Amino acid sequence: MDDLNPLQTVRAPGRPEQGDASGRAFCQRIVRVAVRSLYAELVLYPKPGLVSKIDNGSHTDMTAATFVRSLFALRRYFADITRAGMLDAPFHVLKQLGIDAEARMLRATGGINTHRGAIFCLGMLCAAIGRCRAHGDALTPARIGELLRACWGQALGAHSVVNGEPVSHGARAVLRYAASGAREEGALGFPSVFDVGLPALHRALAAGRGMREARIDALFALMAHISDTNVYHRGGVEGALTVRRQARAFIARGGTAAPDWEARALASHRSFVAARLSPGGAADLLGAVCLVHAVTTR
Ligand SMILES: CC(C)(COP(=O)(O)OP(=O)(O)OC[C@H]1O[C@@H](n2cnc3c(N)ncnc32)[C@H](O)[C@@H]1O)[C@@H](O)C(=O)NCCC(=O)NCCS
Ligand SMILES: Nc1ncnc2c1ncn2[C@@H]1O[C@H](COP(=O)(O)OP(=O)(O)OP(=O)(O)O)[C@@H](O)[C@H]1O
Repeated sequence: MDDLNPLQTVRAPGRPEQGDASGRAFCQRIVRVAVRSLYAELVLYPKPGLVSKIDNGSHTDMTAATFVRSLFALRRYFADITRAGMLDAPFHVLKQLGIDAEARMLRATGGINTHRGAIFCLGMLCAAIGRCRAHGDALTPARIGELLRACWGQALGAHSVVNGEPVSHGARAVLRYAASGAREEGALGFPSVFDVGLPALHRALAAGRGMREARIDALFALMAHISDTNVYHRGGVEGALTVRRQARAFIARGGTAAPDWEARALASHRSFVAARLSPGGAADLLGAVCLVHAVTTR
């Protein structure tokens, strides 16, 4: 038994345990919220270039059904990583849970990458939410962010350096275009979630718009702001400029406050599909925004 692995103190061999009844109920609640958040991202429409229930956007190898299969396979992961956070597990434990979850996702989808970024980003957030609960702190975005940085910030910084791992599309985009991507976002404590996506969602809700509109505004705010390695991988520097320009133009017209917002979002969707662009990193971060919003508003 590895003494450094706190999960083993609550896990009978081959049978994951979630500790006492209230801890178990908490983990199950976070699983529901995480899965619903990713589902909310999936069904949102129109999202430029991205897969939804209406169409597959710029993707030929996956449909909404592929994402739903993947989501079912990730339920145990979200419970395990929340529990690991409650136990203040070191980063290498979280990392192994992430690696196992990626393998389950790939088995569920027949080798298609549906949720790689979400496994990383929502997984780390679930761990921080678990930590927050273990401290007995009120669940607020600020506290979740603080605990994430305090507990795993240093390890996330080290994780931002690709080291002896198989070279992914993201790592290639980082090297070739000096894009920042998911690893740097993680190293900084996911500032795009807390400082960009969530405020955009809150602004739209405070202005009296609905959740659908608020999610669209959050997605465009993220597209305008982040350095998305999916976009660089598919469209290079030109593609990244197109995504940022179109997102900024949408926001400059008032986002979903503009009466013609839906036609504009749809026009972006069509032009992204024509150019095979897909802002998958922004989609992952939107799922994370939905998660943080849901756990901090009930
Ligand atoms: C860091 C991760 C995302 C790998 O990133 P990398 O850039 O090397 O790979 P890849 O291109 O395959 O995936 C990148 C993913 O991030 C998303 N993404 C792209 N740009 C961004 C961005 N700026 N911000 C957030 N997410 C982004 C993409 O949608 C994609 O899903 C992660 O999957 C990982 O480290 N996996 C190994 C297991 C692990 O260590 N997990 C950590 C604890 S959970
Ligand atoms: N609704 C969505 N539609 C498309 N991608 C999404 C969606 N939600 C999240 N994503 C993210 O986008 C990534 C998929 O990107 P993509 O298929 O372009 O990457 P890839 O598998 O690395 O490369 P490629 O398919 O170009 O060989 C997923 O890892 C996922 O994290």
